[in-house]
Amino acid sequence: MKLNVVLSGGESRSYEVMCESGLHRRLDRIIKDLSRGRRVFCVWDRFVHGLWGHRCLTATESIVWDASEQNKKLSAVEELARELVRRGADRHSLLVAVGGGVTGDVVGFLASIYMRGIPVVQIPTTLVAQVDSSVGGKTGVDLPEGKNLLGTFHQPLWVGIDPDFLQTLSEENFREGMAEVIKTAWIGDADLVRFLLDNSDDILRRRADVMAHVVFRCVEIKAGIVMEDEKEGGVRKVLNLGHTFGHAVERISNYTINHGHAVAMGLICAGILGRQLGYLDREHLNMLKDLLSAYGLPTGLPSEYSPDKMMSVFQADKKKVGNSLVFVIPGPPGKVIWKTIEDKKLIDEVIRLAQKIGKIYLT
Ligand SMILES: NC(=O)c1ccc[n+]([C@@H]2O[C@H](COP(=O)([O-])OP(=O)(O)OC[C@H]3O[C@@H](n4cnc5c(N)ncnc54)[C@H](O)[C@@H]3O)[C@@H](O)[C@H]2O)c1
Ligand SMILES: O=C(O)C(=O)C[C@@H](O)[C@H](O)[C@H](O)COP(=O)(O)O
Ligand SMILES: [Zn+2]
Repeated sequence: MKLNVVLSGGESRSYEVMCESGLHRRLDRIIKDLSRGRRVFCVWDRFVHGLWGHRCLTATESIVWDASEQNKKLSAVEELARELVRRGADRHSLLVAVGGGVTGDVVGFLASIYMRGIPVVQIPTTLVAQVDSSVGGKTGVDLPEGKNLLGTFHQPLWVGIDPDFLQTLSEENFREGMAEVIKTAWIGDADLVRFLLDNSDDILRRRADVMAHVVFRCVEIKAGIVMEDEKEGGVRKVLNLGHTFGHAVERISNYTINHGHAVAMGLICAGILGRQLGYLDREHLNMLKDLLSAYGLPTGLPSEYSPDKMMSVFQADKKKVGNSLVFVIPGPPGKVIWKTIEDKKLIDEVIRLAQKIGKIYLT
C-alpha cells in the first residue's frame, strides 16, 4: 500500500509513504535508489539496532544512539551532529532515521539543521511512529520546561513502514501506540473507531493483515490533514487532540510517563471537556473510555496531576494565543473542533473530574 503526501508547492514537495509487510528486506535497495549517489547515514535507536540491525539496512553506514524521551534533547542532537561531521557527512548526505518517535523527531530535527538542512528518510519501528510521527514533518526535542519546544517542520524524503517491526515491540509500547491510533480514528473515521472496538483481540495479537489495515488507515487520515495544513495554521491542530493535557502530564512526570499513556489521559480530559461543553454526549464519552480500556490504557488522571500543576505547565503549550489556551475537543467519532477557552475554572473542573471519571460517568 502506498500514498503520496502532496504539499503546497505541488509535486516537487510530495513524498511517498509505503506500508508493506516484509519491506525491511528491501530497504537497502530502495535507499540506494533514493540516495542517487549521495552518502547515506542510518541513525538507529541502539535497542532497535540490536534487534533488527542484522536483518536490514546492512549495506548502509550506521550510527547508533540511546533513544529515550529523557534523551530527546538538544545535547543529543549536538552529539549526533558532531558524529556526522567526524564521519564526513556533508550537505549532500542523506540521513535515515530508524526507530520510534523519539528517533524520528531527533534525527528529523538534526537533518533540518545539519549544514542548514539535508534530506531525511523515516523508517518507523514503533506503532506511535508508524501511525503518527513518521508522517507530517514535525521534528523536535524537549526542554525541561515542556515538550517539543524546539523543533522544525522538515518533511521526509520518503517514509517506509513495515508492520513486521511491530512484532518485537514490548506490550507496553504497543499499547502506547494504540493511544495515537484511537486519537487518529476519533479525529477522522467513525468506521475505524468501530473497527477498533470490534477487533481488539486481533489487534492486541498484532495480526499482520489487521495491523497493516489499521496503520495504513491512520496514515491516510493524518496525511489528509497535513496536506490541507502543513504548518498547523488551522485544521492540523486537531492532531493535537489529547495533547494539551497529555504533554502537561509528560512534563510534570519529568518524562517518565510515556507519550502514549499521557495522550490516553489527555483524551479522557479532552472528552470530559467536550461533555462539559455539550459537544460530546455521555454515550460517546463512555465509548472513548471503553476503547482506551480495551487496549489497557489509562482511563483517568492520577491524583498527583493537580489542576494547579497542570495549569502552570499549560503556559508552555504551543497552541496558546497570547494568554488564552486553545483546546482540541472531541465530538462524536469523526468530529473534532478546537476552541479558545478563557474559563480557567472549567479546566480546573475537567481535571478534577478526570481524576474520578469512573465514579461520575459510568454509574
Ligand atoms: N513528530 C510527530 O508528529 C510525533 C507524533 C507522535 C509522537 N511523537 C513523539 O514520539 C515520541 C514517542 O514515540 P515512541 O513511542 O515510538 O517512543 P520511542 O522512540 O522512545 O520508542 C519506545 C521504545 O520502543 C523501543 N523500540 C522501538 N522500535 C522497536 C521495535 N521494533 N521492537 C522493540 N522495541 C522497539 C525503543 O527502543 C524505545 O525503548 C514522543 O517523543 C512523541 O512526542 C511525535
Ligand atoms: O502531527 C501533528 O501535528 C501532531 O500533533 C501529532 C502528535 O501526535 C505529536 O505528538 C506531535 O509531536 C505533537 O506536536 P506538538 O506541536 O504539540 O509538540
Ligand atoms: Zn502524539
